[in-house]
Order: sequence, then C-alpha cells, then structure tokens
Amino acid sequence: MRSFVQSAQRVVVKVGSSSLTSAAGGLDAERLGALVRAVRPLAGGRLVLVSSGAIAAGLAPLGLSRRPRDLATLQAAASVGQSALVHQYAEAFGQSSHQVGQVLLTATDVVRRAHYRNARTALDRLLELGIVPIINENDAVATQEIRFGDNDRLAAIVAHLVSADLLVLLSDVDGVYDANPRLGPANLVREVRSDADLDGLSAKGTGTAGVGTGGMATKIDAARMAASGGVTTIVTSTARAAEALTGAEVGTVFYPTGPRRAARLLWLAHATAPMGRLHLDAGAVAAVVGRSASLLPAGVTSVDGDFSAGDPVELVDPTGRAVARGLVAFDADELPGMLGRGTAELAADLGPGYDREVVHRDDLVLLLPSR
Ligand SMILES: Nc1ncnc2c1ncn2[C@@H]1O[C@H](COP(=O)(O)OP(=O)(O)O)[C@@H](O)[C@H]1O
Ligand SMILES: N[C@@H](CCC(=O)OP(=O)(O)O)C(=O)O
Repeated sequence: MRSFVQSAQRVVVKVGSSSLTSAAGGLDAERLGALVRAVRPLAGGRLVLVSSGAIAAGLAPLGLSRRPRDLATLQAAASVGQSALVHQYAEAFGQSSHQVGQVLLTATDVVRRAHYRNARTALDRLLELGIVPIINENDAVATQEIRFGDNDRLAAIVAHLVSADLLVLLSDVDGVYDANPRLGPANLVREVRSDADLDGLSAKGTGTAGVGTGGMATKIDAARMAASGGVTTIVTSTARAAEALTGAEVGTVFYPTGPRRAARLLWLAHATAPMGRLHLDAGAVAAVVGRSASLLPAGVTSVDGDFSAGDPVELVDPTGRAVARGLVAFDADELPGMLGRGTAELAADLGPGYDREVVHRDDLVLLLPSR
C-alpha cells in the first residue's frame, strides 16, 4: 500500500476524454457515473477534478460526427459541451449530496500574479466549503497563443495552484508502458524517479478517436512537470482509479524530483510558446543564473519578438542558449531605447517608471538542465 496516497490531504484527479466518451463518440453518462463513484470518497474538501470532455460532449448537439478542425467551431463545441458535462457531474455528485463548482481557466489566469492569486483564493474557498471544483480549460475563449494546450498540463499546474499532495492522471490505459500497449506487447513502468527511467520509451498515438488532445506523451510531460515541482503523480486508468486512490500499487508513480514551486513559475518554465527573447551579456547571465538576481536593462544587448508587459519571454546567453524564462515588465517596443543603460539614468531620462528591472527575480525561472 502507498502511505503517501492514504495521507494526501488534497488530491487533483484529471480525467481524459477517452474515459468519458462512448465508442460512438459523445459523453457516456455511465462512464462518468463510474468515475464519480471512484473519486467520491475524496469529495467534500480533498478533491479537485480536472475534466476533459467538453468538445466530445458538444459534438452531437452541433450535429458533428468528429472533432472540427477550425478554432471557432471547436470553441462552439466546447461552449455547448461544457455545460452538458458539468450538468452531468452535478447530477452524479448530487447523489451523495456533494455540490460541484465549475472553474474554467486560461493560461493567463496562472501567469499574471493578480489572476493567479485570484484563482487560488477561489479554489481554496470552494474546497473549504466542501464543494468539488470541476476544472477545464476555458476552450470557448482560449486562443492558440494563450492555451495550456492539454488538460494533463493544466492538471499539473492546478495541483500546484491548490498545493495538492497528489496528482492522479486517469486515462483508458492502466499506466505508462515502454511502448503503446495497443500496438503490441509492452511492459508497465512502475516507478519514475528520474528521466533515466523513461529512456527508450515510446509514447506515440492516443486511445481516443480524435476528441482528446493528450495521448500518453502529454501525461508523461505533465507528470514530470508536477514531479519537478514536488508533487507526486500517479498515471493509471479510470477503471483502477478507486484502487489507486486507496493506495493500491497500481499504475505508474512519478516521484518528486525537485522542491515545490509556485504554479505560475512552473507554467513559465514549461510554457511552450514564449512571446519573445531577451539576449543577455555575460555579466547578466552570471547575475541571473549564478546569483538569482533580477535582470536589469544594462545587461540586455538586444530583443526579439512582439510582446507586451507581463508576457513570458526567454532569456538567452551570448551563444544563443536559453538559460531562463521570465515575465517581462516592459513592452517590446519600449526596450530598445533602454538597453545597456543604468536604471538611474533611465529614470532621469524617461521617468520614475523606468527605474526597475526588465524581469524581476520573483518572475524568473532558470531552465532545467534537461531542456
Ligand atoms: N507508452 C505508452 N504507454 C501507455 N499508453 C500509451 C503509450 N503510448 C501511447 N499510448 C496511448 O495513449 C492513450 C491514452 O491517451 P489519450 O487517449 O489521449 O488519453 P486521455 O483522453 O485519457 O487523455 C492510450 O490509450 C494508448 O493507446
Ligand atoms: N479541454 C478539452 C480537452 C483537452 C484534452 O486535454 O483532452 P484529453 O487528452 O482527453 O484530456 C475538452 O474539454 O474537450
């Protein structure tokens, strides 16, 4: 038995579209009901559910037989499907008198400091009130640029946002195998303590006929991301969820590989699309990487990209290697006139608003050596 599961006070469970849809596509109320029965013992303060399935649930009402390709129709399907999805959760949890609360997040909600605090406060309060938060990406308004992209990654971020002790990623396969088990014989990977345990693994293909976006590769990325921020993660199937949540040795466990980090910094480190690049001189690299200092305008030699204040950018060393990511404090078009100059001089010249860091140390993450 796994004692870390039995002692977990807050657990984030993520369920994929593959576990909620019928073979014909569309939402399957029975499968959803089975999932709810499996997670119900944690409901009422310990459980946060991250559920996919909005797009799958929206297909039939819109008369679509498969996932649409264009963003606007996807958004429409998600909008229609999300309400059906949450309605079904409300009914299923309602059987044990548990209330659910829908929370739809976009990437900006966990990057910008004020939004991040707001999301955290809202989730904390829901849990204190004994309500089960049902989280999904806000697909109806998310654009390509500001997407989490998949709910596995979103669940890893949510696990940090609520300071969860445990993240459980549920799918239609009972763990991570060394190759896609649907395509031939494969061996279950029981434990991942470092990236070396994943050497040679192949994670191509998904189980869902095009309604989900994850696949095993995104679950592995999300589990590594959560583990790098100190959250233990189990990957297993919905069918084994009840066992996994009582501590049975099922699925694949990713053990923590790093200390706990704020969710927004975790997202920043793993954000797939920085909006620009700041080129640093050697002194600035030494300050930022070696001494965890803020980045000042004096150490920036040039800037690429079209970003606004608050956007994620990559910090690169003089050889062009990305060494860190951060939330930039100025718009791209403000920076060229500031580069290489001291903050006092900038303040005297341009005004007091310019006497500050280009990237504050609290908004900076150093990239993992493996990246
Ligand atoms: N190495 C692997 N181990 C386990 N499953 C794998 C692997 N590689 C690919 N897969 C596939 O990933 C699928 C799960 O991903 P997906 O269907 O996207 O799940 P969900 O919709 O639950 O997020 C499995 O059904 C399996 O076919
Ligand atoms: N947000 C989307 C799901 C995206 C996603 O990651 O799907 P999945 O791989 O099934 O977890 C939806 O609700 O349809």
